[in-house]
Amino acid sequence: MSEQQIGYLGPQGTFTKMAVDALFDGGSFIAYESIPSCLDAVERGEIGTAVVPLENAIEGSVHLTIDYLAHQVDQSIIAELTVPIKQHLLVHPARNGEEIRKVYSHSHAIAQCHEYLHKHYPNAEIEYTASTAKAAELVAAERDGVAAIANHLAAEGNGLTFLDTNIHDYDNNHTRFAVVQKNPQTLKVKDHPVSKHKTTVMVTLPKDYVGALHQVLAAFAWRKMNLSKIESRPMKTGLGNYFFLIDVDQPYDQVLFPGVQAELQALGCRLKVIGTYPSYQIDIPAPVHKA
Ligand SMILES: O=C(O)C(=O)C[C@]1(C(=O)O)C=C[C@@H](O)C=C1
Repeated sequence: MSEQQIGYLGPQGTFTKMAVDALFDGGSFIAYESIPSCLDAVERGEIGTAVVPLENAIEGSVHLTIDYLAHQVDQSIIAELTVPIKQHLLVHPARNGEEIRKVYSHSHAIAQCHEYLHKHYPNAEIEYTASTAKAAELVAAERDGVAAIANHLAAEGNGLTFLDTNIHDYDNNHTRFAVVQKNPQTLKVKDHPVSKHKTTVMVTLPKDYVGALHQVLAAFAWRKMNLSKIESRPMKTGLGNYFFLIDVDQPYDQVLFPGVQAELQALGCRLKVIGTYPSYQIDIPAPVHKA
């Protein structure tokens, strides 16, 4: 069998790469500059598998991933993993004494540190980057008056030092990552216990009518199917048109899910299964760094 090829949101030193290293047992790893370019590569068959961020405990869903999976590509989530996220403020070791006038990072990382930035760097300009590791690269190149919010791998990889550590606003910071494929392929993953099996479905309502969401939820509720997440996103066809992404806390089966699907179809709704998959919670021990 050919070696597994796994694409991820790069460059080296992103949280996504950290998640990839924690999950996979060998393979070739290919960094992409953005979530869409990573998912496009799977769509074209250039790589078999991609890992992209899905949801953060502080900032919520990564809408770019959800929307791209819903509208742009035809891929399935085949596994998910949750890892701890520790954000640090990184600077160039040879910077001059100039104060920090600009902070670079991914929008989700900035959001996870909003209160910190507001308190300690209220005047700093925020510049969003495609990933936290990209932010670290920019600070390494620019040197003076700039800082990046990123992890310890990006610090090591870019020769940056820690101006402050663990700057995320809430301690319990975790991000869920989705492992996606277009054509089912076996995956060689490390021996982690599966914490549960989940199924993600996308439900589209025909139009806004009274009690529509209640009826959708009732189809799951009376079958005693536990939902762990529901999120509405715009259909992008006009204001007021939404689809719902629903995580069900059980694997797909041939009785309950087809039953829900038939019931929703009778209401004029469409249900598409985005994936049924094992969920892993992986604790990545973080080295202690002094600011
Ligand atoms: O920029 C990174 O390092 C990423 O892997 C992306 C990402 C995200 O999109 O949420 C992943 C985890 C953290 O929540 C912050 C950024």
